[in-house]
Amino acid sequence: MPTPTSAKRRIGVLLVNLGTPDSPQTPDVRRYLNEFLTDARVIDMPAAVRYPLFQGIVVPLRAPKSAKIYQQLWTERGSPLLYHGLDLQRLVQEKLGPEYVVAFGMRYQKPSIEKALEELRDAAVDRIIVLPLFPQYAAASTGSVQEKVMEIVGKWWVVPSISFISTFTDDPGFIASFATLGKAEMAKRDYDHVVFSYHGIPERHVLKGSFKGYCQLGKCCNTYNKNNRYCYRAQCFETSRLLAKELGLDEDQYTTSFQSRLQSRLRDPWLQPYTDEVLKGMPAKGIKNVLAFSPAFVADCLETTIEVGLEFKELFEQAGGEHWQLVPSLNATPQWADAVTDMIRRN
Ligand SMILES: C=CC1=C(C)c2cc3[nH]c(cc4nc(cc5[nH]c(cc1n2)c(C)c5CCC(=O)O)C(CCC(=O)O)=C4C)c(C)c3C=C
Ligand SMILES: [Fe+2]
Ligand SMILES: [Fe+2]
Repeated sequence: MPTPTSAKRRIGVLLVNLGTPDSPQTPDVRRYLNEFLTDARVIDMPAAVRYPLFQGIVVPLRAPKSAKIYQQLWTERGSPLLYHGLDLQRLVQEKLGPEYVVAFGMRYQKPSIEKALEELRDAAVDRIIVLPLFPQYAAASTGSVQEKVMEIVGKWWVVPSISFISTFTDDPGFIASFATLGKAEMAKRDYDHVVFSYHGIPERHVLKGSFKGYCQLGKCCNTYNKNNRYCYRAQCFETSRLLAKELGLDEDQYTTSFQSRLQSRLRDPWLQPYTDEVLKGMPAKGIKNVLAFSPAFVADCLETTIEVGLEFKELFEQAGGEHWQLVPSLNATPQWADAVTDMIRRN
């Protein structure tokens, strides 16, 4: 008997991460930063200011310095953000089976979202589920991916049915996968304290997305509810609370803080407390051994391996700390691939 048409329908899955340069050489880093830092969702200034300021001044100054840091990060397989993403794509495809077609794209540079979406279109998928690989929704990360995807498919003659998984802040599989990696580190030695360090964003970005003025960068983030579901700061605090619960930590045994602020002459405030300031004060309070998580990232990258793993370690030791340990990211661990598979199946 022929298979009914409905049984042959396949679902497209697009996994997207932020993006990385093609190589750690200055021209490639410059091209990447030019695309990234002229995105109006990242630098929310009028185009007439953004382009001359960033393409003309900020990026030319920053690119050679960033290139040196990327050279420290680069491996034989290239940029970790890229190869962990491709490994995850392969694993999730295996787990989901032939009813699904899984593609991988980057918001900036390669492989492009456009190419990944075309792969799905060529595979004649019935609908597309987009999973931006950012646990906590931010207009500068998830929002930018959503805008790009809609811009691309909006130009197709046949616009596909499409859905987005916009946040997985509190997804049990995501939390459990990070907790497993944390517990493995905690079994190796005793820690005085745990730091959950998230990528920062300007405070203005949170306030601009605030639902009816609910998010005010204060106690509003102590609970996670329908009013602050997409508040980046509230989501970060919720991820920390859930991870702390899984790890058996009391409130005074962990700190949530924010890293990676882009220093600008405008000196606009970013989300606080800043991780570098928090960790410098710890040794004087008797906190000498710290376990650090980077739960805004699901793959190791410049921000985890270099900033948290190396730069913060150095700062902590200079301030009198003894041991600073980064928990590796989820990368393409089987438990995380299972969690992604579950999120897709539930969608
Ligand atoms: C967690 C998601 C991310 C958000 C939100 C985000 C916001 C954001 N980032 C910058 C500026 C930079 N970020 C850089 C690197 C970088 N950022 C993310 C994720 C988020 N950014 C990742 C995964 C990475 C690492 C990429 C890699 O190749 O490993 C950089 C580049 C590095 C450098 O030169 O320091 C910049 C610049 C802003 C301004 C911003 C929100 C407004
Ligand atoms: Fe960033
Ligand atoms: Fe909030």
